[in-house]
Amino acid sequence: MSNAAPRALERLSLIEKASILTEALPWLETYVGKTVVIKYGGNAMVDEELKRAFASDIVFMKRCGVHPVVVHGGGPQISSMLGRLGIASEFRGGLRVTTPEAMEVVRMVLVGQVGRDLVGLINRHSTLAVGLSGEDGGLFTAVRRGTVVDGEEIDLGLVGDVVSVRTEAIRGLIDAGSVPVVASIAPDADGVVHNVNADTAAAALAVALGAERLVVLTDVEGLYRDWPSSTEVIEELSASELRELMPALQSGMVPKMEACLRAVEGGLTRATVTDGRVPHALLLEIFTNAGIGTMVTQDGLVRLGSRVFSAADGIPEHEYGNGEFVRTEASPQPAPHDPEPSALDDTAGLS
Ligand SMILES: Nc1ncnc2c1ncn2[C@@H]1O[C@H](COP(=O)(O)OP(=O)(O)O)[C@@H](O)[C@H]1O
Ligand SMILES: CC(=O)N[C@@H](CCC(=O)OP(=O)(O)O)C(=O)O
Repeated sequence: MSNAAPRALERLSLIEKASILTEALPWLETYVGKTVVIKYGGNAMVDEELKRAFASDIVFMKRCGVHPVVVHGGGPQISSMLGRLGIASEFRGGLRVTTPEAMEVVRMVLVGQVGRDLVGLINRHSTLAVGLSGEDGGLFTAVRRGTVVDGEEIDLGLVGDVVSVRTEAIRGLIDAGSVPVVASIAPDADGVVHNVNADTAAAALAVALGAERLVVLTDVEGLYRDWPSSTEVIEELSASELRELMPALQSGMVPKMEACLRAVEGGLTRATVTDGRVPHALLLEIFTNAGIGTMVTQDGLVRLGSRVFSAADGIPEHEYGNGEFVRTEASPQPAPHDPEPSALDDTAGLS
């Protein structure tokens, strides 16, 4: 029997592999040396296999010269511990009403359990990850916040919003070659620790760092239109379109989309909500053309057309749409966004 057919198949698969690698090149050029803030959601982190894939993606990015900064959630893990301790908890507008008793549990679970696990997983590949919370190195300062549900102002207890970020606490780690893994709790000006939603914390950090991207990994495909009656994913929307949609959003999507809006209003060109249940969703999002999830873009930007890239020997020439954005002449300028570390103050006020 001839060996020609298997050899042809093998060759095809090699060409496919090479094509995947070459597809990554324009993206590598875009992101090398840049900071990417990744929010890793509690509901996407309950599967051990997925967590391992996520950890290896972070190491991959770092080894490619990108600077990932992880902000992790832990909502389901906090709820489970509160349940075990017999402490009641409820969510209003996607945020946990947090009593002083619950706050002790939030701090213990996020810092002592979820953050530790993630640091351990990343460090299986290397010794790159360093865990910290908003209390460390003066990273975050919070103010107490409430929320409005059905027109009613709700007191959420010890829930905070980040109003200032001491970016040096993160820059020092990046400069030392580490991956910061951040737990979303933060002291207020009097040192009282508050529970900050992790999406909110990730957006505040991305803006303060002048990050290139904010990627939010969660347990759904993206933002569904008319949820829960339909599962049609909104693939792309501008800041203005999202602002209009905000009052209709519910539960966990409220802080998530608020965070994306805050990121693009704060100077990032785009923020993405991506399905963290897809293995290696982060690599797909950063290094390939596979647009999965929902992308929120800054107002006034249009896609730069596709980009022609010549691949190596024997592989056909491909066209790559690298998804960069350019500003149109007529479009308004966004909020200033200075990616140069030297140009950033120690403390970036966000209020
Ligand atoms: N329009 C919507 N599209 C998608 N999910 C929605 C929508 N509205 C509410 N949700 C809910 O929000 C959840 C995601 O938020 P959350 O559970 O807080 O995620 P995470 O733990 O990743 O932060 C989804 O699992 C879904 O139940
Ligand atoms: C104020 C508030 O709601 N804080 C969140 C913090 C953790 C979090 O955001 O976790 P996920 O990303 O997994 O949802 C909470 O207590 O659940």
